[in-house]
Amino acid sequence: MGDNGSPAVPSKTEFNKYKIGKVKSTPSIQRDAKTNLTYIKLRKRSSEKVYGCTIFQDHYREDEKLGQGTFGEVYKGIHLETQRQVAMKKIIVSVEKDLFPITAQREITILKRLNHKNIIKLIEMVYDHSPDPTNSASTNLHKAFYMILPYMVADLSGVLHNPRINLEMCDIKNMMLQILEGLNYIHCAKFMHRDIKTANILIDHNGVLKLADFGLARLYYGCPPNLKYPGGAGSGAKYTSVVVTRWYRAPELVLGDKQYTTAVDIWGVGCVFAECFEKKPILQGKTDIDQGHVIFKLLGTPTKEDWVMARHLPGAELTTTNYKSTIKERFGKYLTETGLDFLKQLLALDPYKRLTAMSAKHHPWFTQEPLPSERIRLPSEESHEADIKRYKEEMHQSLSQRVPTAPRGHTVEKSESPVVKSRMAMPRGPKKDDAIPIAPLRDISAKPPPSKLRDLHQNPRPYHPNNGYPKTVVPPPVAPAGVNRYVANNTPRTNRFNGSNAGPNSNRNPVNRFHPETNFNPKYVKAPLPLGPQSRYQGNSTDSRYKSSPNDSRYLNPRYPNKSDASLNKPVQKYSRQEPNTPINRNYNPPNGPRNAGFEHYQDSRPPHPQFPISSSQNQHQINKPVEKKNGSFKDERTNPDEPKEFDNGDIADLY
Ligand SMILES: Nc1ncnc2c1ncn2[C@@H]1O[C@H](COP(=O)(O)OP(=O)(O)OP(=O)(O)O)[C@@H](O)[C@H]1O
Repeated sequence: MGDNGSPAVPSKTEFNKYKIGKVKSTPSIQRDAKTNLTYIKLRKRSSEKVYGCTIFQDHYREDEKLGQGTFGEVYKGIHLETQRQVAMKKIIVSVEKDLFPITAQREITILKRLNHKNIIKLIEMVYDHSPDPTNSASTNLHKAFYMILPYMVADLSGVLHNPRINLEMCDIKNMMLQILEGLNYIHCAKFMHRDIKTANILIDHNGVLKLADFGLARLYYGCPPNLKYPGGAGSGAKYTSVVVTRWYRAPELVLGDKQYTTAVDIWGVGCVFAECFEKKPILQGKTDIDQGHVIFKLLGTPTKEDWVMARHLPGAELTTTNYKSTIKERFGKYLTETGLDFLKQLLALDPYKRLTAMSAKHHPWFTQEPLPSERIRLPSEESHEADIKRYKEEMHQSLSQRVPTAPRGHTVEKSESPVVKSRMAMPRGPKKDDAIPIAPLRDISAKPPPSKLRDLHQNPRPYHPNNGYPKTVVPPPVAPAGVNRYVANNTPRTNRFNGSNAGPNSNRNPVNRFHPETNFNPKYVKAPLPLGPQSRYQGNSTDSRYKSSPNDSRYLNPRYPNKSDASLNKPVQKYSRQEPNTPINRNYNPPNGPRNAGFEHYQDSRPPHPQFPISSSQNQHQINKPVEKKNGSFKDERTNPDEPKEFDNGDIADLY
């Protein structure tokens, strides 16, 4: 307590003692009584030095709101020294206990390790300890961290909902390739994203797509994806199945599989791909069970041959339904046979038959006319998730202004309402791949439910799709004096729109000078993360370390234990990019014969999960393979553990 009885003002360096981005073992999870959010206790640093965490108000100014995050909002902002535009993801820290949200912890740790053109970069972490704006009389400090990210002009959900943007097929191909590039990088770095959806795919002013929101991402065990199996196969590790926003949740998750793989992300990519045509999420289940029904209504109830493992999952009852696939009727009007094949393989019910990010990039759909565009050109208008409500209002307005069609006989009945009642419209003449995809009028109010994991750990939050006013037009009213938390000269915060103290970029100039691609200096570009010898995808690398031997026993999948078929070790067949018109090879995935060979003899309710087999010919200490200890944690089994690891992921592995 202070001298006058008021609470003591924390020192300016209060946060300096905390260590962000490192949790060595599963921390005890606590729940804040006031907000009901889950937190972990921040550990104190051994030294008192500031470590990559500067003070917010010294360096940044907060601007308009871009989106609503689970543990805080996302704002547009300005870096004061350079006047560069940034996005700031706010993380509110529990004031009483100094607790930090786990999802934020995880996102920061993982983003710090990734470096790829199609992955959002974490510029830095800053903290804000200005007086609490909700209680101007108190000396309480408002405690929040900000993740500073490069500012992106749009996210894919905003783009798809924007009635003024119509994506061409060549742009959709370009976007799909970029998404797959980013995802392939994440998967090869041994992470699963676990929240792929349109709102988490950001687009910069150059048309470069970036995967964002790594709050649910995690390290996986086992081999990275290769042309035979999706990543994570064979480790026997179990993860929580309540991940991914429900409408983008893969069928194995819906059926309660805990030993899933990176294929859950590919399912999300399939949903995003199809959403580009219908311009709304394609699988809108109302509950978790209903999600299963919605999936099977589109793709058909899987038979035993379609998906062997489904019968052994907790939600197997769903497979007793009898739905017929409707995917051709629904998406055949937008896509050619090849395009439809691509969609079907992204949305394969059996995760082991689903394309991997790498194999998907080589699907012949990408070599068919129209070829992927060189660069996506979006209108200069910014389109974020937060703008969806504005688009909805615009759409509603334009519908209510539409003159109703005259009834037969060309007379207008007296009782006819000027408001069009039904929004049903026939899709315009469906053309194949060379046409601009036209969706029927869509229900733009559709908004996916939040991820179930977040439902469990966080307060269900209302959806705030915009910041309450059209962003580009009307300046907000000036706030009462004395509420300015951020600007040193005490200008009211909301005066930022009057132009007098706005930076050169605040006039919505789309040029984002903070963007690394536009501000390219090779001196400061980090080398990409090495994939390591365990990343044995069969890409174009000539380095023999990155090629798998056909006899590599690590690719024998213990989930399919009897697979001794020699044909599995034949060379992998690839799509030829030179012959786009060759007929589709339906056996492409799996390329080497029946994937589920030998499963007929399978008796147990679940296949056993032996330790990942390591052939004697392999250099054992190159295998960065965690082995489960008796107490359930994982230890490093390399013969020389002091050797530097490619990815030191042990600290973030076991949160959930
Ligand atoms: N770097 C950025 N540039 C521009 N807009 C951004 C940026 N990062 C996030 N946004 C906007 O904020 C929204 C929410 O961001 P994000 O998904 O990272 O937060 P979240 O807390 O994980 O949200 P959710 O719980 O919905 O997944 C995005 O959909 C996007 O519209």
